[in-house]
Amino acid sequence: MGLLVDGEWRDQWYATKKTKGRFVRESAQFRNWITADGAPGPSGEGGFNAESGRYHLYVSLACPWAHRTLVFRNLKGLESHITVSVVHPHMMEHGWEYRTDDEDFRDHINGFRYHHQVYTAADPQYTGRVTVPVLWDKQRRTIVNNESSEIIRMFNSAFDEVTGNRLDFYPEALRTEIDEINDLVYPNINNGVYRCGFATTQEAYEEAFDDLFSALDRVDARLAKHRYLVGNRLTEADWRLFTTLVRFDAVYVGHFKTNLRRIADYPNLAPYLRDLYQQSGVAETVDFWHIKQHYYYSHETINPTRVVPKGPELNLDAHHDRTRFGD
Ligand SMILES: N[C@@H](CCC(=O)N[C@@H](CS)C(=O)NCC(=O)O)C(=O)O
Repeated sequence: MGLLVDGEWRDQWYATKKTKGRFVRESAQFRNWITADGAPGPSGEGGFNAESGRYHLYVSLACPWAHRTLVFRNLKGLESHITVSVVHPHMMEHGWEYRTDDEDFRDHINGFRYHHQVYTAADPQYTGRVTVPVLWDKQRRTIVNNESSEIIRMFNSAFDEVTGNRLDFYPEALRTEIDEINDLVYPNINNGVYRCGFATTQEAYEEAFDDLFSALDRVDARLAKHRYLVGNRLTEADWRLFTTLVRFDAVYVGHFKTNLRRIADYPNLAPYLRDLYQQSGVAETVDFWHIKQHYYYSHETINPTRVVPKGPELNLDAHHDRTRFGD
């Protein structure tokens, strides 16, 4: 685990001294947008037209942020238009790695050994964290964007002419409500589990823990009234919550000490998670081997023995009763 400073790799763990033991996530730095006609998006520069075969996703199957982009790639029928390379789940002293001799973990575009080389290829003087997901432009040989919340918005609509898939998970009329839910879910749940796990003081951990479980209680109560977070329509808000929920009982409860309750214990969140998991194209994006290997093996400060637990048993294919709200 480390970061780049002026294009040079430095191996170091997250610094939490200045923030009293609190984990603070750094903002992503590449913020260009792919648009249907190449016009600039809400940030960054233009010229990134939606074209089949032009873009590549670098992901980890363990990472909840990268996972969102894979879910949207499938839901929006982009599998044959956007290629993917997957890092090895063990994130060690060089950060995320590719394996040149293993097809499953190869960088199919640049043949790099380390993910940080993708960043220095885009900006030789890059300073900052080296994260997944990364959306890469094969034509301009640069990073378009490394912020998952923006990549899913691009996937949601920019390629509609290319694919003919017009499913809309961020419809105009529901945006205010979706944004409000994201504002609860992101800091307290998505990032909340990391705030628990990476806290280095008791106080920081307990603060994150209380925020996390009060947000989960609120979301569970909301899901007693309708099938999804925004009424009975699947939206971006559901998919953003999904990638944290699906990792929760397998990893966060133990590894990140988020153990007040499991998702399986919640009356509404448990069947809701199964409902999302069973949507077409979604189960294929979930890989518990990658998920467990990554967290338990890579975070040496949390799990120095690197022993990876065998359980738990998860029955995500089991029946859910969420269709009672209507299809
Ligand atoms: N803002 C980013 C965050 C991505 C992120 O933090 N990814 C983690 C993996 S789950 C990562 O690559 N961490 C490496 C590091 O922080 O050094 C996004 O949502 O796309």
